[in-house]
Amino acid sequence: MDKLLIQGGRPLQGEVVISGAKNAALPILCASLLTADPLELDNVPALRDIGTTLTLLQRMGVRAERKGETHVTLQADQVSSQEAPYELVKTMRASILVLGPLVARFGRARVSLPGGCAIGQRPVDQHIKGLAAMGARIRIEHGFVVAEAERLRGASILTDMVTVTGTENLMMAAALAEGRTVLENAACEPEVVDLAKILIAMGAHIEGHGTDRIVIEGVERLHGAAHRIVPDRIEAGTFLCAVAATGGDIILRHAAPDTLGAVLDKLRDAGLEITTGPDWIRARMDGRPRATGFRTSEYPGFPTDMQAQLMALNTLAEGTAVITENIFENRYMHVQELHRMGADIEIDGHTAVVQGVPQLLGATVMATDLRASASLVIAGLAANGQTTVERIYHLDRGYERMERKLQALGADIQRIQ
Ligand SMILES: CC(=O)N[C@H]1[C@@H](OP(=O)(O)OP(=O)(O)OC[C@H]2O[C@@H](n3ccc(=O)[nH]c3=O)[C@H](O)[C@@H]2O)O[C@H](CO)[C@@H](O)[C@@H]1O
Ligand SMILES: C=C(OP(=O)(O)O)C(=O)O
Repeated sequence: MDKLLIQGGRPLQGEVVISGAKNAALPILCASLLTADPLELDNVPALRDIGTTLTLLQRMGVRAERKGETHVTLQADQVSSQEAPYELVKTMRASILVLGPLVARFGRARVSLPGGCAIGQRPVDQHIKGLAAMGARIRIEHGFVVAEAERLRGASILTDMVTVTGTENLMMAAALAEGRTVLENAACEPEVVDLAKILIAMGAHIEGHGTDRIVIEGVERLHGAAHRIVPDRIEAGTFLCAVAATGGDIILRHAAPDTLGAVLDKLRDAGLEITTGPDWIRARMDGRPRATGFRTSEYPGFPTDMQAQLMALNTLAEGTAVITENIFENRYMHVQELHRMGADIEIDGHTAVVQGVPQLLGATVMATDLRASASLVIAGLAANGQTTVERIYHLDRGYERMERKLQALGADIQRIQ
């Protein structure tokens, strides 16, 4: 199993190119199931989750080809199976995103139930409830969701909570349903908007994406399209937390600052000097960060996928930060590892109280999930001495060549096999 070895204490300097967003690319790859025509995708990040999704689609008969570093072509004109097996779904929950497209286009889907994971239970009841409202007959059988329908019908769907992949699954299904679907309490995340954009380019009739009410007029068929994936706001935010922790001066290229409002606000509060252009962000940090409390919430609020990284920064800050995690019930797995590096954090239910310390000390720590891993890398970059981050396969799910990007910024970080 790969590990990262980090010698902390070096300020970050230079430029880094931000990759396409994992959480936009995953639903968009699954959208290829909605048409027999080719999809041409650019800015697809080279990540383990992308590889898993391509394998899943290929097993169903989708022709998927990577051309060059970031270009992927997909064509679902010879789909022979509508099944997503447990062995793939268990490594990547986003596999549930094939459910809506499969039942909408082929009238049938058999997708393994994802089960719980390190950050919480993460049920998919709202995906199921929405598809049932659209007329799908759904049963749970031997650990699989089995959905069938001659043709889905448009429906008015109010989800019990805001769900990102739930909104995406139902939007894709509704694109091919008969009649109008209204999704109330829909997710407004930039990745939902990016999916809506490619669906519209494929011939779908969608309005209201980016708001909590999305209206979809179903069409009989969709056609091919070309699309460039939106930049990864979480990768960008992670590099910004890293420079805020180590000090230095970096420029992020191919970034989307307009998707990062809440994160940039909090980092400015922490003392990071930030300037932005249409597709770049410059960040300079001098001295110790200030403690910055926050509460995670749905977009445009502060993203749960940045909670661990901003917590890592707060461990080094001057003062006390109160952090509340509102989206996932168990997303504090990084806390016990940060303790091993000398952090002072107390957890009470959904709230973490972080008392900043002047210095962290390098240690051997274990990554437990994707963003927890990123927080340990940030802590390691700023710590005194050597940090070893174990089990970085979690990190590879969502960060493209993170250690190489950090090396280019002057960090002393190496992957050990
Ligand atoms: C691939 C992808 O895009 N992943 C993102 C997506 O995950 P994902 O789409 O899985 O997260 P959701 O937005 O669905 O989850 C939000 C909350 O709703 C709950 N819930 C969700 C659906 C459902 O049917 N029932 C239910 O109870 C979840 O357990 C969670 O507590 O949004 C999360 C919240 O921004 C991010 O952390 C993930 O990075
Ligand atoms: C939780 C995340 O991803 P996923 O939904 O794919 O597990 C994440 O990107 O932080």
